[in-house]
Amino acid sequence: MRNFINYDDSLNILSSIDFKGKAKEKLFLTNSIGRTLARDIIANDHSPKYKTSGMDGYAIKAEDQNLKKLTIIDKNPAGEVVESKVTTGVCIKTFTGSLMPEGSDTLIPIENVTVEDDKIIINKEVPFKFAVRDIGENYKKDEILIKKGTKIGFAEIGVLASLNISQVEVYAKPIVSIASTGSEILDLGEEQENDAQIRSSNHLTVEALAKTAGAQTIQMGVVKDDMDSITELLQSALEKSDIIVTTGGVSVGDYDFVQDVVKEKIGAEVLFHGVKIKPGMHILVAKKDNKLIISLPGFAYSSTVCAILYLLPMIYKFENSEKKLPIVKAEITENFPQKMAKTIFTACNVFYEDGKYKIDFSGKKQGTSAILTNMLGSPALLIQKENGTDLKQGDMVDILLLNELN
Ligand SMILES: Nc1nc2c(c(=O)[nH]1)N[C@H]1C(S)=C(S)[C@@H](COP(=O)(O)OP(=O)(O)OC[C@H]3O[C@@H](n4cnc5c(N)ncnc54)[C@H](O)[C@@H]3O)O[C@H]1N2
Ligand code: MOO
Repeated sequence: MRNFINYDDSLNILSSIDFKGKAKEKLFLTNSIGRTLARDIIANDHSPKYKTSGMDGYAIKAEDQNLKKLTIIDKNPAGEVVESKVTTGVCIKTFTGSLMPEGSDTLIPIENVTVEDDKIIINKEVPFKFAVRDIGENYKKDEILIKKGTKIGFAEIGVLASLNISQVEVYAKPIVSIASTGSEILDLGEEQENDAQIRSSNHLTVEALAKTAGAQTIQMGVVKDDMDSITELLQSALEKSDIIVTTGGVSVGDYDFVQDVVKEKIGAEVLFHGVKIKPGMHILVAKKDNKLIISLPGFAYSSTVCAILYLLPMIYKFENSEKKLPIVKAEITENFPQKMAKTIFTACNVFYEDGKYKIDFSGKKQGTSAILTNMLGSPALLIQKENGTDLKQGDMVDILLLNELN
């Protein structure tokens, strides 16, 4: 008899997995968007390195403003280093982004002066250090600017560019191979020969999810339910991938060969087979040579929910990313019973109203775990805990936002 573990225990087992020697790669900065940084980014200098003007005006000594009139001795455009120095009674015309000339401590903006020949008349004084950007205003040398594990977004790209880092070290994406097993299932475009055949959706749904999470995928298609084909499939997938996902063939039927192949033919170490969840109770997770095999049940809704719950966090983990499944609180707008003592994931509609998420079940079909169309629209999964009780209208519940997966 299979030993069904509870959901939290299954997550704990997976959280202890260590994809040893996680691969890293170097990418050109512009190709690194969305990837996870594999090392801390440390400032190699102060920014700005020198005092810099923050406005267009005249570099002066603040104390000279009481002289009311100063002589312009030079012009200091941005991008050039001016030789002249500011001494008592003189000023240098200086622009936004120019270095402050030696001897100056303050920038008086052009709006505050009148120019007469080679002189400025000070109409309105400014305080000491006005419009001068201090050394290290942006950051100081040796400051950790971006932590390892950060997802690279627009701000990270800008900061990396300002440091002249053209190649960034990121964690490699895992290679995820996907196949659906079943003698009744047909791949896209394959000709139907009898009424008992159905179109496979699982291999493509799981691939889409893996890609959404940033994995590289190898689509292995549809495989017949026989020991040899499944053994060959898994052996070949193990050679070229970090994570292998199969769907179908893990329950108790005569043709449920995936479990036999995983356990007996390829000698993988089973981490768990059977979790007290609905859907997906027959999920099998095994390890072989530091590679993970995730065998999901065949039903379309089951395999999709399980791919979200188990595959996505493993992809995040492989990439050393801080990403998490988007689980938030929502108000349930109708009574909803706890149908069984399992962790249950039910498709619902989510909307945002009165400053909070709310859910209902309008238009959602009831039936087996085959109903994938329940995940269309603006969907979420209501999460009911194994030891939970019937939910009442107005209760705050946990939901997983399906359109926020990344
Ligand atoms: N006597 C029992 N029967 C079943 C049990 C059980 O405990 N005792 N568990 C049920 C549950 S729950 C599930 S889930 C399924 C899981 O079965 P398998 O993982 O072995 O999956 P299959 O039997 O291969 O397929 C189930 C169902 O899904 C359809 N299917 C299969 N592959 C695909 C695909 N790629 N795309 C779309 N649909 C697919 C298949 O035609 C079947 O209808 O077992 C229950 N039975
Ligand atoms: O546990 Mo099965 O996956 O309900 O449908």
